[in-house]
Amino acid sequence: MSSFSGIWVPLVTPFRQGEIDFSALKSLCTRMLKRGVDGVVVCGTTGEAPMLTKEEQLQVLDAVLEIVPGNQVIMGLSGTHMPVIREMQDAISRRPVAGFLVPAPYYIRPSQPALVAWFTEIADNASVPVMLYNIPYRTGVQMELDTLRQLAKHPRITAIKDCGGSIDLTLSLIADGELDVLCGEDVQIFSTLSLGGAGAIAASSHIFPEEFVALIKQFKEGDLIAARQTFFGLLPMIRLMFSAPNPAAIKFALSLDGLMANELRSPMLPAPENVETAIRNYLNQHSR
Ligand SMILES: O=C(O)C1=N[C@H](C(=O)O)C[C@H](O)C1
Repeated sequence: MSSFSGIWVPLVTPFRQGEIDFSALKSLCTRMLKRGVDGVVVCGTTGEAPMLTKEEQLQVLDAVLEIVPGNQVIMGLSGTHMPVIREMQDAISRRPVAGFLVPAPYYIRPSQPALVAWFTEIADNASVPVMLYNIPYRTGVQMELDTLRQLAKHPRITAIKDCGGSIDLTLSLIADGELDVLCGEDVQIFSTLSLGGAGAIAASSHIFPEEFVALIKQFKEGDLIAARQTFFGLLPMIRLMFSAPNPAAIKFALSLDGLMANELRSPMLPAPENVETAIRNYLNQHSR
């Protein structure tokens, strides 16, 4: 069973005049690979997955797979209706992906046993590893430690994208050693890696990806002082990238480099002008 580690970029989905800009998407993939990231996540939160039809999600995946080897691609699998999830899972399984990233069903706020049943059904149907996506502030439901421990016993559930915001939960999971723990909350990347986390899925790694890659290397080499310096160097940029609802700030920053249009799908809006000004000023002073 493969394991997940290092820096994985949850790709934005570029749009132009309302349509997916596949050419911009492929160029972005090439750029991220050249800069040394370990892999990409397709149709995560940052990819505006809820604003894509299922057919569009598969088209995005196919475009990414033209550039990125399948063992470096994790596909987001989200929803609230199991038959639709299963259909999508079967369609994705016909492609060579490394794993599924699966959040709890949002809006419904199921019980903890219901979450165990939900993820178990998805994992039973999975031909590749499942990464749990614990993001209670988006789904409305916290995945508790006991629930995660129960799910970790499933042979197909091998990793977690941890956005739970609880240091206690994070360190318990790392100490258990049953799941690869990837930080999903960009400002917590240094603390998660310090505790022994396997890596990060960080939207802000679209910007200066090589610095995030360097951070992982410094941790691997045990150079905590250099890692701390790299992290504090990245911190103002990370904060800027989350100063508007994600991925508005990231798309604006990428548009400044001419990589895509600054376009999001409703109900998302471009970042407000003061955020865009702050990003422009910051990147003018810190471009690499
Ligand atoms: O798309 C993702 O995966 C990520 N989503 C988080 C969010 O905005 O909820 C942020 C994280 O950097 C990656």
